[in-house]
Amino acid sequence: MTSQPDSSQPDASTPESSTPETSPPDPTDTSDPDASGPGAAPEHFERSRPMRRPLSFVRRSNRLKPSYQRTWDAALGQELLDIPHGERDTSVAEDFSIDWPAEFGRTAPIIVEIGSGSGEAVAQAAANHPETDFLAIEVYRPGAAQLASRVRREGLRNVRVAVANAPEVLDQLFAPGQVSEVWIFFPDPWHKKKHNKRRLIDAGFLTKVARVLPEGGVFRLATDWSGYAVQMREVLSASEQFSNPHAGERSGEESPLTEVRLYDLDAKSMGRDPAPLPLEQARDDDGGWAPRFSGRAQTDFESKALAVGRRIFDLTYIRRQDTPD
Ligand SMILES: C[S@@+](CC[C@H](N)C(=O)[O-])C[C@H]1O[C@@H](n2cnc3c(N)ncnc32)[C@H](O)[C@@H]1O
Repeated sequence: MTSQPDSSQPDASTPESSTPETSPPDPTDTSDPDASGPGAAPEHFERSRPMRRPLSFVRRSNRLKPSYQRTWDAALGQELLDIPHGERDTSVAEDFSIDWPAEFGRTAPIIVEIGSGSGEAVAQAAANHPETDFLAIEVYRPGAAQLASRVRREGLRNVRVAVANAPEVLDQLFAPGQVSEVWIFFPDPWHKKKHNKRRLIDAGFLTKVARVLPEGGVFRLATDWSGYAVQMREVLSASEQFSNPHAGERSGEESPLTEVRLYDLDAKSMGRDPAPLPLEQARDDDGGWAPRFSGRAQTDFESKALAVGRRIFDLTYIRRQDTPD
């Protein structure tokens, strides 16, 4: 990974600045999910996959307030998918599947948003695009309940919510090429070096996304964490399954990464003393950042990040045709 001045302080988009009831777990929590001894570690791993990898989330304070519990009970089996779980309450039972045309009552393009939080982006997109079906995947129950509540209130018939671990949902609930777009906006940054391995976007995860997208399918990402943006760009550029329609764009002085490094905006946004780099070291000559996706609603996370001076990185990649072996 390209080294850069980032990564030891919390991100403005973390729940520290959100209301506790609607906040997802805090990846910047000082307690170390990997340091609780050999007996505890397996709870944080996907055991059923061939390669065990750490989970990208730790669920805390997952209780529902009474109004969300009522929404939950009413929506379960309708907007809120009733997914039988396996070994963890976020896994997907191995023999479970969903017939999506039957679920939505029609055959339409499906967009999947992973880590939808309280669902601001997916709800707005679904309202604007009634011709498309949307699946929001979120492990944080209060966030899922908040989205289910909005979906019911607004009468959106084209949204379903899956409370489950996203890699397992992709693997088990979709056939190859069944999803037209996958969106991941502001995934948990896991900024401490020892926690970087929990980041959702890595080479293994990309193959799961690539499998569910057809040729020409779109993978959209956004983050306010420059170190994670660089990691996303690196793994996606290295993948033979994706191409970047914005390759080379927003480079040099137009790159948000140059700006972040030049003024050490990550540190500034966290109230730390900045350690700016000289232009020749700060300059991001690769670029490849996408323009802001016009269909991406500005969530509370993004607003808070912008308010403290962070830069937003959008990335858009296209699923390539599979090359014959
Ligand atoms: C920083 S929040 C961003 C929420 C939302 N996208 C937004 O912009 O407001 C990241 C979300 O991803 C969820 N998440 C993390 N790992 C996940 C996984 N493996 N499967 C489903 N959701 C996950 C977290 O619970 C959290 O709500």
